[in-house]
Amino acid sequence: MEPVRHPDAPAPGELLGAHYDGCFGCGGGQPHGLRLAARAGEGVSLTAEFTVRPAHQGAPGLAHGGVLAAALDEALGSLNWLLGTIAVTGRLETDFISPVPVGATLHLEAEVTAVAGRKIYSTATGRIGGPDGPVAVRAEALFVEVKVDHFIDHGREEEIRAAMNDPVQVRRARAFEVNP
Ligand SMILES: CCCCCCCC/C=C\CCCCCCCC(=O)SCCNC(=O)CCNC(=O)[C@H](O)C(C)(C)COP(=O)(O)OP(=O)(O)OC[C@H]1O[C@@H](n2cnc3c(N)ncnc32)[C@H](O)[C@@H]1OP(=O)(O)O
Repeated sequence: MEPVRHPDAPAPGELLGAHYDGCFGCGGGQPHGLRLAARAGEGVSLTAEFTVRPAHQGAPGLAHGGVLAAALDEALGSLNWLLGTIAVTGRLETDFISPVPVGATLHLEAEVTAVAGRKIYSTATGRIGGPDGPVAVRAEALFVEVKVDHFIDHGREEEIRAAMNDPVQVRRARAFEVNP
């Protein structure tokens, strides 16, 4: 089925913000996190930027592949904001096309291509040298829709308790759970 943009989704151009302050991909509370900043696009798509820092190296002066996969995963995960669902990565297939140096900004684009029941199919690319630069990494993913209980049941108690006691976090979680 064609993906449907949620009627309450942030408007195109709007910054999406972090879904959790402690998130390695988007949270402000992780000193070496990716701090990915995503912006809503048209339809069920978004753009995001991630600048590679020295803490993200694999080989000298180059981004670690797992970090780049995390950036793709986070961009794809942020599509949740546009669908109005909570979904987690079930499958993530990555292509590493060219090395990404420290200091480079990865310009990411992610889009949902199809939805089938709880399964959300999506794709992402990461370009360097500018938003129209060459594609350095790309990914195809399958996300699976879950309820908030997924995190409550599986997360470590300490962090779950803190999240449940944080009104901002509870509001964010609810914002995802407003399926039509
Ligand atoms: C107040 C409380 C505070 C909480 C607030 C939290 C708010 C948070 C908000 C937003 C969070 C967003 C976070 C984004 C972060 C970035 C994204 C990540 O990195 S996520 C982390 C990495 N991923 C995992 O940890 C998943 C681990 N895996 C699982 O938990 C399960 O395997 C899960 C949920 C993915 C599926 O398990 P099942 O038991 O629910 O469902 P089954 O029946 O197995 O799968 C459903 C369908 O999907 C297919 N499927 C599942 N995995 C597949 C795979 N690997 N390949 C192909 N198909 C797969 C199955 O074949 C099935 O398909 P058929 O319906 O039968 O057609």
